[in-house]
Amino acid sequence: MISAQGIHKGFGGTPVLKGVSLELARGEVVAIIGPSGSGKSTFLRCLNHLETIDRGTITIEGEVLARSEGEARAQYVSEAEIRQIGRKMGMVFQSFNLFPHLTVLENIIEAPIIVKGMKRDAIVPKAEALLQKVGLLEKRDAYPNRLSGGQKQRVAIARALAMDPDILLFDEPTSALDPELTGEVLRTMRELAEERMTMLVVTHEMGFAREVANRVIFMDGGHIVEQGPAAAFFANPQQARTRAFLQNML
Ligand SMILES: Nc1ncnc2c1ncn2[C@@H]1O[C@H](COP(=O)(O)OP(=O)(O)OP(=O)(O)O)[C@@H](O)[C@H]1O
Repeated sequence: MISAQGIHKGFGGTPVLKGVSLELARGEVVAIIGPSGSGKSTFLRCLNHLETIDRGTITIEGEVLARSEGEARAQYVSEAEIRQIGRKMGMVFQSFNLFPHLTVLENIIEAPIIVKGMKRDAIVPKAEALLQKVGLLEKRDAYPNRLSGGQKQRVAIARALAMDPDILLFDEPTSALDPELTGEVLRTMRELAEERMTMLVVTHEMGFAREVANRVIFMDGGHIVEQGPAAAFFANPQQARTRAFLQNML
């Protein structure tokens, strides 16, 4: 579903991603963990074209987003193709990014109406079903400032799902939440995983990585240091750097 090969990305001459490669298959849940500043969020943002890569190749569902030959700078496809590829992916951010002036329902139906040209009559029942799924139907007409962080994040997940993405990308979805509110968001993500949603999750939640992810990737210093099936990864990390990181986190 996602293929990223040899991704390089720097900011102002400072390299942040130094040749990161990833294959993500349909129905897989992959957690990316690693120390602060290792490039996890940057990598995710490159996949979703919120950042442009310097070098490497990104293919989403068989469609090339950007490609570079040898050492040459990556070339992107046309704006129209980028938009079309972008619709295959939904993104959930650490800071929720809900529109404060729109109700919960309006937040969810906005993109399907504007981007996909869906009729209000068609999307409202779907939005209500998604709110039911994340346990927030009773908040349908509330404004975001009336919601807890966990509720905001669940609305953000419903909003991403309303666009029918093939892949959901999560950028530290529980990092901005009080500890007692992370559980409800992780529960929603676990349910999505059980429904075989393809998910790539940058997270500091080792419990989620261990219990929900099929595969764990450990990034450090702009490289993937180690990856493997979650159970084996946590039971028997191969690299000293991974062991040191996990010792700090667990
Ligand atoms: N837009 C930007 N401009 C300049 N530097 C940036 C930008 N975005 C990220 N960086 C730098 O890139 C490096 C990697 O950042 P990134 O957010 O990808 O790390 P991370 O592994 O997700 O860390 P964290 O777990 O703290 O979120 C950091 O040194 C950061 O300061």
